[in-house]
Amino acid sequence: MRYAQLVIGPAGSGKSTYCTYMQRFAQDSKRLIEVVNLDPAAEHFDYQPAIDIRDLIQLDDAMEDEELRYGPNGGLVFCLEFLIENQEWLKSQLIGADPDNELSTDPDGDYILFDMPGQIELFTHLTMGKKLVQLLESWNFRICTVFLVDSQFMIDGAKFLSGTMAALSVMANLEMPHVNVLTKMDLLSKSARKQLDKYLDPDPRALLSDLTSESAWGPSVNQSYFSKTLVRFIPMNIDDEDSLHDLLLQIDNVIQYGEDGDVKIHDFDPPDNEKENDDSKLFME
Ligand SMILES: Nc1nc2c(ncn2[C@@H]2O[C@H](COP(=O)(O)OP(=O)(O)OP(=O)(O)O)[C@@H](O)[C@H]2O)c(=O)[nH]1
Ligand SMILES: [Mg+2]
Repeated sequence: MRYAQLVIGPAGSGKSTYCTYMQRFAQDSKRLIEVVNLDPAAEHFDYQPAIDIRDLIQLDDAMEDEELRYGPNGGLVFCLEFLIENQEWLKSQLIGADPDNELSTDPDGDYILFDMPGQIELFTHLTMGKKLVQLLESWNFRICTVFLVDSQFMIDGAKFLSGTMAALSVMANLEMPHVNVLTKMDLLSKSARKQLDKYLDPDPRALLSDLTSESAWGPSVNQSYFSKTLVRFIPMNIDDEDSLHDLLLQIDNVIQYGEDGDVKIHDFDPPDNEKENDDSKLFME
């Protein structure tokens, strides 16, 4: 079995940092988690990628091409399309020619974090994100989307609403088990943290009255957007081991990592049945 987290989120939300810290945390707990860089524009990150899309194509290749003449965003879309077209490259790096072959020798199976680019339109309405997910699924990966949002952009009603909408767009487009994470909690002041706590356990009416007093958003905003079960955010502090531990545990539950017995049962389930019984979907309901 193979497990993966698709780490996505707006530019600068902390995706690469998350990958570095999660990998390190896993290492400290004697667990092997590999990181794959799928951001062709990446210039710096602190982890050692097991696979790097820049070995296949770099953003500059797409931008410097006389015929293509892409800007940075179009160039990035081109690079990911190129990756999908050259899926054999990714497949051979991930699993080799032998389908039983695994990247690591971990008896629990491969566990991979995919560090994605920050252009979230790739996952909200373009098709590349979805295609990538389908590819990984066809290679027997059990995947969870991990959507990161910078907590500093979530401390007033209107921003919280737009962060929530972004998370919803990704959920709706990818149709995958999904966990939302608030990053950079260490940077929040006490008062900001207090404000955020209000939204983390949202009372839709209180939030809406905040919005009505603050902005042009009226009560016309559908209260179900704020329903706790629909969009839930897990705060993460990368300097706090307990915080990383709790988050990883939640994601592991979603992809049923380490539940050997369960995994075997699911292997023999017809696909429809599996969907219905999949606890992970609770996060989306
Ligand atoms: N204090 C603090 N800084 C963070 C945290 N996460 C990320 N940063 C900083 O935020 C900046 C952006 O982090 P990255 O991890 O590169 O973000 P990214 O989402 O990978 O960015 P792109 O790939 O450019 O979209 C860096 O300067 C990080 O050091 C965090 O939890 N706490
Ligand atoms: Mg990055």
